[in-house]
Amino acid sequence: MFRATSRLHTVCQAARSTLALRPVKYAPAYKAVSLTMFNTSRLYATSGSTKVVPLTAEKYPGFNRNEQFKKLEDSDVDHFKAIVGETGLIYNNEDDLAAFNTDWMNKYRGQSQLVLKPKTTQQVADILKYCTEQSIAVVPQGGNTGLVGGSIPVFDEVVLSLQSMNSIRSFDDVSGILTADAGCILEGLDNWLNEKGYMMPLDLGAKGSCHIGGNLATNAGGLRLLRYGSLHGTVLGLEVVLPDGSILDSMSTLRKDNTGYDLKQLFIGSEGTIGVITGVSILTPRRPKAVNVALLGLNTYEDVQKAFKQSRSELSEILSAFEFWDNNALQIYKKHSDAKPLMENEYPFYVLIETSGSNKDHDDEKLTNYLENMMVDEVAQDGVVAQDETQIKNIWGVREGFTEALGKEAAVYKYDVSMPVNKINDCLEDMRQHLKDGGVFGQPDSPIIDVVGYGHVGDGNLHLNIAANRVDKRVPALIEPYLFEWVAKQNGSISAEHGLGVAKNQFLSYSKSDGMIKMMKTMKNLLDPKGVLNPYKYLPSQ
Ligand SMILES: O=C(O)CC[C@@H](O)C(=O)O
Ligand SMILES: [Zn+2]
Repeated sequence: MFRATSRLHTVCQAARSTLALRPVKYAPAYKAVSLTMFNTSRLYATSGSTKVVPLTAEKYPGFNRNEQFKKLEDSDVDHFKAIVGETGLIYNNEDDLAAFNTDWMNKYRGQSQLVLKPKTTQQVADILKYCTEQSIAVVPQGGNTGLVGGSIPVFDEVVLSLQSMNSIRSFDDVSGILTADAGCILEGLDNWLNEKGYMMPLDLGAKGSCHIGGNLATNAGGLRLLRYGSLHGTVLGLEVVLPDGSILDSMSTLRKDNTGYDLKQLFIGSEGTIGVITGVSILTPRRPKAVNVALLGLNTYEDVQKAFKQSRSELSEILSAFEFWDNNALQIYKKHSDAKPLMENEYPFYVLIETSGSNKDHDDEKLTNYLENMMVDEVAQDGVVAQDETQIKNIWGVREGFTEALGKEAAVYKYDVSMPVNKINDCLEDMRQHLKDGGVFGQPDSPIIDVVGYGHVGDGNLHLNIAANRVDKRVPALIEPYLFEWVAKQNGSISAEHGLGVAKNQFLSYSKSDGMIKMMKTMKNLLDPKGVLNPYKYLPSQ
């Protein structure tokens, strides 16, 4: 039962007049929904922009082509043709190569002349064996939805696209264990599992384009890590082709297996630098029968933390996502979207709370009590609950829409950091002040439009984005390494879930000790002595 207060009543009346969404005051009318509706607008495949993207090798300092790598000759192309067939490659065709040479945010551009699209693991093995023998550099590529330039060539590396390896291999509907090719699109897998009452254990805005292999190579986190954990926990086995062409088959379907080193873990998050993932065995959870999504407006970051703490205690096992954004992020989103506002008034912070469970009445009661407590205790100033799938989609649409909205600004500096939850807003505030002090923010003619924050607050993961109305060299110089130093002081990570690619590799020492970096380099040299796999990335060059 809601304890109605006049303030709550007013808030809810106001909300009711502008929204189809149900304000939090009213008695539950939830519907059991299927997660398939989380297929929001899938805009990650292309930005649709026609602007010419500068070459990564020219835009960012410090790149020199490694002259140990062979320049492609016709005989090499003929060799690859014999492996993948005439239709399994794209060669010397700028138009067709463009999508493989550029990222969807138009930030990175490579100069590859050859894309290979193998159909089998053996073809991948034959390609890598030849590349290592001939010292031909290779960039493995999945759905190309990354944000750090990890899947884009820097110079003339051959692109090894996994897009033609896209079959489901097996599914056990008792254990929920799925085995699939690396080139399967995440959303395709999720839809397929939906028919069987299961779901993928990860979800991200890019799911309509990203490949499961790319998710594994980058150890993608996404929107429900809070509930289902990281890929390091849900992956049971991998099939990986090593640079020498050998196939490391650990496609286990066992939940328990303590025989030897857990080698598959090395490849999860290795960004294609020590092997190419071609197959996966993954534990999938049952698809929840009841899903609810609520949005709260809050006055302070303290309140965000209170709402989170309380959600863990009151919603506990049914809590499946706890996301946040600040009003600054909302303003950029509004600028580029004609979606109707979700709340009549604006607040400094918002949190999206999702519950997923098997008993609708039970979940409704828990969520209702929680939301009522948030309002009555004045932790939240306003709140709405989605009443149907469209409204769930609309709320998630805002959360998932920030990346694309920011991409429409003239320039955006993207950071993906993790730290103790209580430091997240300090990080944003400090960065704003630092940029004001540096003279690039806060004045009418400043290049910076705003510093915005959103992300997986429940995981301590902040997406700090700095939008600018023009390119100004002072801006990145003020952000880096300042932000990395700030994060390191909190014992945080300079890359929580997006990876290192070419964007963060030189800053690795802010998150890893010398000893760890040395060990990583040793592993790299052991598995890829010629350094042909995804060069110029991931590890610092000196
Ligand atoms: O745009 C970003 O910085 C984050 C993208 C993605 O990780 C998200 O959580 O929406
Ligand atoms: Zn994220």
